[in-house]
Amino acid sequence: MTAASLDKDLAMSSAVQKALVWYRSRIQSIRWTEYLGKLVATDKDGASSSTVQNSRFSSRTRIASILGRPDGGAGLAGQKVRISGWVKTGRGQGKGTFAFLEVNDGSCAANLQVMVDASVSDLSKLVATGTCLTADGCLKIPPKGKGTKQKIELRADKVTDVGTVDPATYPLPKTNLSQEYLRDITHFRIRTKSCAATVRTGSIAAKLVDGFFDEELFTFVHTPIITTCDCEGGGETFQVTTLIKQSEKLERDVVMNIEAAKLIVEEKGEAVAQLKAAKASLQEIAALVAELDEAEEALAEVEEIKSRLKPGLPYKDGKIDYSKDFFCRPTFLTVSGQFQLESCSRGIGDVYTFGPTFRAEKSHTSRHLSEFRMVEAEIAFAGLEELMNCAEAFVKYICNGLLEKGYDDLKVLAEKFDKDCIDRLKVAATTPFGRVTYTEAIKLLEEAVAQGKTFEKQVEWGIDLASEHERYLTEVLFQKPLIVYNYPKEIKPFYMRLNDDGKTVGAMDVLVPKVGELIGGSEREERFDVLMERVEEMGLSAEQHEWYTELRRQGTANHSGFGMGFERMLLFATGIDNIRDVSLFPRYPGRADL
Ligand SMILES: NC(=O)C[C@H](N)C(=O)O
Repeated sequence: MTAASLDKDLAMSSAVQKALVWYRSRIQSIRWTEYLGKLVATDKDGASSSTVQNSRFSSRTRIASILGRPDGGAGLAGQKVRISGWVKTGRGQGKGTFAFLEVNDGSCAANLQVMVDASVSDLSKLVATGTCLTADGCLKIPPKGKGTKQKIELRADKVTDVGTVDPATYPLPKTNLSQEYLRDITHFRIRTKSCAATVRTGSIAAKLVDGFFDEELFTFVHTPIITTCDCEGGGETFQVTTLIKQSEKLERDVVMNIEAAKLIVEEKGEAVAQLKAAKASLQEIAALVAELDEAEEALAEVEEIKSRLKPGLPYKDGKIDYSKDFFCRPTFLTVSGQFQLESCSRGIGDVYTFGPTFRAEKSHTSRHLSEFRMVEAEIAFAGLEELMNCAEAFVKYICNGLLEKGYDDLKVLAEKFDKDCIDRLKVAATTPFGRVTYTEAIKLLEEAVAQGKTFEKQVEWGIDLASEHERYLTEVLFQKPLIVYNYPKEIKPFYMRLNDDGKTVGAMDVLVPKVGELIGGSEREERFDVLMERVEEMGLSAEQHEWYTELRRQGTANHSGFGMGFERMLLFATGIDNIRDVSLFPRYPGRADL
């Protein structure tokens, strides 16, 4: 059995076929001007307008609306504009009589060339890389010369709002900087061309997520960030508690009280001594001594409280007393919004969420973050087949959308990180994904081993596929995205629907080249008795899962859902090697900058 023959044998479902035809026709009909959306004005004939488009909420013109036009901005020659941005490179010319500045404002990857005459501004303050400025002037077609690439440039007649840099300490000199170096300056790295392209790509992808579910009529739900359940059951949760702060505060208060009481005792003691030295009346002295006694008693009292105070967390019956905690119970940062979505799905049908997710896994790999964004969908009245169709259509939609709307940035990223990333996106956008059962996948891997391929983790039925297995399947055997389904129940969570074989569950993972697992999902167990058996089998607390299992007793329904790590999608799209570089402010063990 080969991957290719398997693939051919797997008849594509009509839903995916339909989605493919639709997406292909869509991609053909999209024009460049649509890619730029509202940035570029188009006249009735579809030609670019010769009027510059100002940003609606500031007086500047975005550079993308000049350079992003089909004519590269040439049709705007003669127009007056104001641009604002940061100098990428600046060079004085004509013995210091004028300067060329390559200015970028982040609206697109390309820079606008700005020519500034020495009579307009002090050029020495403008040419350093990183300088911020606003330039007013007229757009001109540059004289044709050797190596002139620009279709348009700005001749500045006014330069204002100059934010100078100190070139000696500016952390982003022009040289090619390593990703590791940039990770240490997260507050500046957005100013690099590749980081800006990554963030714009992420922005487009995020809008596409909403676009897909909007078109498919899913309802968006905000699932909570603070939760009481560990959906994935791995215990890799960050705890949310105010107990530590409370106990620290209590200790601080007692210490402050002791200090205050000591001060009063000292003052009273000094006052008594002064009265005695001044030979005051016995009556006066006795009154003050009484006050001193009182102060000493108060001090003894707070000291006694301190001795009784047990520093640290409150305990009851040998366990931490969570009734004293903020929510009166243990709470965590969410690892998944799935359970909440499942409850929603049983009332309003198809739902999705897209938000921050946290895993306190001590993972130092290039594919894990402690805080990431997850897209999760729950499809009502749908089984595994429909779930796979939805996940495939979703990935295709994002890949197509990125190729349509973010091509320029993808080109920047392909050049810098991985020249194959655009081709991989095209394959994912247009080719039906492979589909194999877990059992078939294991057979394929065993065949590979028999032919001499070595893996660190031994291949046998029942193992959790490691990243090396997943990548071999999708990168080498299928050379395109692949869905593996029907996994052994032992390696999957309790909520996945038990198949009739009693051994596997209706789970599926979407694997993509370069990344491995992109999406994980399953058909949910809707049968109360079977679910309870699984809860017991896995040694879980029935009480803790009561609300979840209760949903199966009252109007149960079959439904399926998946979750996609958003940053993993960006890894796939951008070709970047490390997930810490697709998240602008990454959190991982030992690091939470800014
Ligand atoms: N919503 C999902 O199916 C995602 C799943 N709970 C996960 O965290 O992988």
